[in-house]
Amino acid sequence: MGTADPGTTATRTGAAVAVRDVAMTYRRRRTAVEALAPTTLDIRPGEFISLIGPSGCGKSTLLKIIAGLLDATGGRVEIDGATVTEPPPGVSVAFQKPTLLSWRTIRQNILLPVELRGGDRAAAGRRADELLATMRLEDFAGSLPRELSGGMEQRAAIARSLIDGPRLLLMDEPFGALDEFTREELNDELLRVWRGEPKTVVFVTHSISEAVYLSDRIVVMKARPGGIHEVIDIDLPQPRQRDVRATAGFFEATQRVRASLEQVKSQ
Ligand SMILES: Nc1ncnc2c1ncn2[C@@H]1O[C@H](COP(=O)(O)OP(=O)(O)OP(=O)(O)O)[C@@H](O)[C@H]1O
Repeated sequence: MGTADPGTTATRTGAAVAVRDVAMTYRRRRTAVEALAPTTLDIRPGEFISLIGPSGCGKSTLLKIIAGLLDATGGRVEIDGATVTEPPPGVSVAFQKPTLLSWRTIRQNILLPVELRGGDRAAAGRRADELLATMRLEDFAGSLPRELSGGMEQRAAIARSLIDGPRLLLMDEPFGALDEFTREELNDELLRVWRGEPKTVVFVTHSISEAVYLSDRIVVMKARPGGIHEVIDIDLPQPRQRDVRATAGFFEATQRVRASLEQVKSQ
């Protein structure tokens, strides 16, 4: 039994994340930048969704608002039916720069969120070891960040974002600074984690092929003011395998996203 709460959009739509008329205007002294015009989007539970669009179209702004790290100037975000007013539990964020603490070992960095939260240390330790193995960092557990390559540091940062088993993972260009080969490797590792522990992922990228490879849907955004231009379904078979990149379907999907981005640019 139980009556659905008519006041929560998420209950009605079944969305994991409901973005409702979210708007953001940054104000500094006498200037105002409308980073996001009122924007509405439903993100489904367990969905992998990417945000792509020209520089300044509000991708990071939208991600930070969903994460509860930034207060929107209009509208609201609900995660599993609850309005976001501060960083919600069960939501992790990974940024382009790995932001590891230089004086802590890789394992200690991965365990940091648990230390801050004060959870069960023994269970967290076991989980850290599992994540080190998943990210192929077992041999570097005791190393310091400066002893790792950029790709390895990013793997460690992703392991840290997964230590709490988040239901929602928000990623802002996490592989943007990496070479293409490492990026593709990490794409596969991320997909493995996503399949092994189903969770909703919102992923910001500038790479069309990365977005197509990873996503169920791609949100193409536009600038001035920022907002959604179009949402594109990616109907490629799941689970995604590397060789999908060589298929006609993959090529068509990338062309479709490219054409949408061209429209945005010419507006
Ligand atoms: N703290 C801030 N103060 C003032 N303006 C800001 C601030 N953060 C972002 N902006 C502006 O808001 C707009 C959107 O920025 P945002 O970083 O969200 O875009 P983006 O799509 O993530 O860009 P990029 O692809 O270059 O990372 C831009 O015009 C930017 O200059």
